[in-house]
Amino acid sequence: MSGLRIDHVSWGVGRRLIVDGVDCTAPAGAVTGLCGPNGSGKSSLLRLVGAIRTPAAGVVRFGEDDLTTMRRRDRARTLALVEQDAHTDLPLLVGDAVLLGRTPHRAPLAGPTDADHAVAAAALARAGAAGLADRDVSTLSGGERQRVHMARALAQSPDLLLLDEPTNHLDVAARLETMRLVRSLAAGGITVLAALHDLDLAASACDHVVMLAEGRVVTAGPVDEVLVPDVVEKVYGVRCAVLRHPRTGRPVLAFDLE
Ligand SMILES: Nc1ncnc2c1ncn2[C@@H]1O[C@H](COP(=O)(O)OP(=O)(O)OP(=O)(O)O)[C@@H](O)[C@H]1O
Repeated sequence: MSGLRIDHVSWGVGRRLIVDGVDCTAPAGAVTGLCGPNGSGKSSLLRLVGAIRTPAAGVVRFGEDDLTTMRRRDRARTLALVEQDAHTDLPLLVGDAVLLGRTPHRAPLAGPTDADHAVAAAALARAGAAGLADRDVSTLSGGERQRVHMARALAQSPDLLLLDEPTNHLDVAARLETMRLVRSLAAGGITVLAALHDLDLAASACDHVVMLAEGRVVTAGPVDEVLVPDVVEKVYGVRCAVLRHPRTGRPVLAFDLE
């Protein structure tokens, strides 16, 4: 099991620094939530970790490996990134889209094996999308598409799972189901870093939270230490009380409209 370490990573556009000297970790086998207001740099940071963007400064390490300089194929076996609202207009069956997740595990130009088909089918089932295998991806609803993207990521068999708003389009039951899946993946040894808008969901599902504002880490650590009224007020400018869930004992944020 390896943990993720983001060391002094910066990235910008023109003269604007969008990710500004970010230092944080996502421990192995845990769910780390990446929180912060709109435009605070969550997606940009995930794309830097996923090597879709190259940091202007800093290093992203997974275990001993530098993800930025790792060979593309090795990286695709190591990490999977599920982006926000990723979609395609190309005609593509769900089953084939999920099979694409197996590409880095096959010899170049080799077709999918029976084992690849079995992994893809298991990934679809685990993501709650087994019934969608024969559908065209472009015809799916937002929530269905989100499940398929999760299935494709699972088919990749990653050690590091990067999720950008994985519950965006989901109803409450599906949201909880997704976070339950994410927690069970972490319990199985996968390192998870997930951008989450919903602080209550982060409170109930994350072990650790990194709180970003304006491209910088405001605070990071165990969920109980980060999702506290002072931090929420400082970062979002809203007041809340932190209660305890009567059964789980986990924090529950009660926002103050007054
Ligand atoms: N390629 C780009 N060119 C110019 N500005 C960009 C680019 N990518 C991101 N930004 C800007 O950087 C800031 C951070 O964007 P980012 O998408 O990382 O934030 P976020 O925290 O994920 O936001 P949200 O919660 O709204 O999804 C935003 O102001 C965005 O407009």
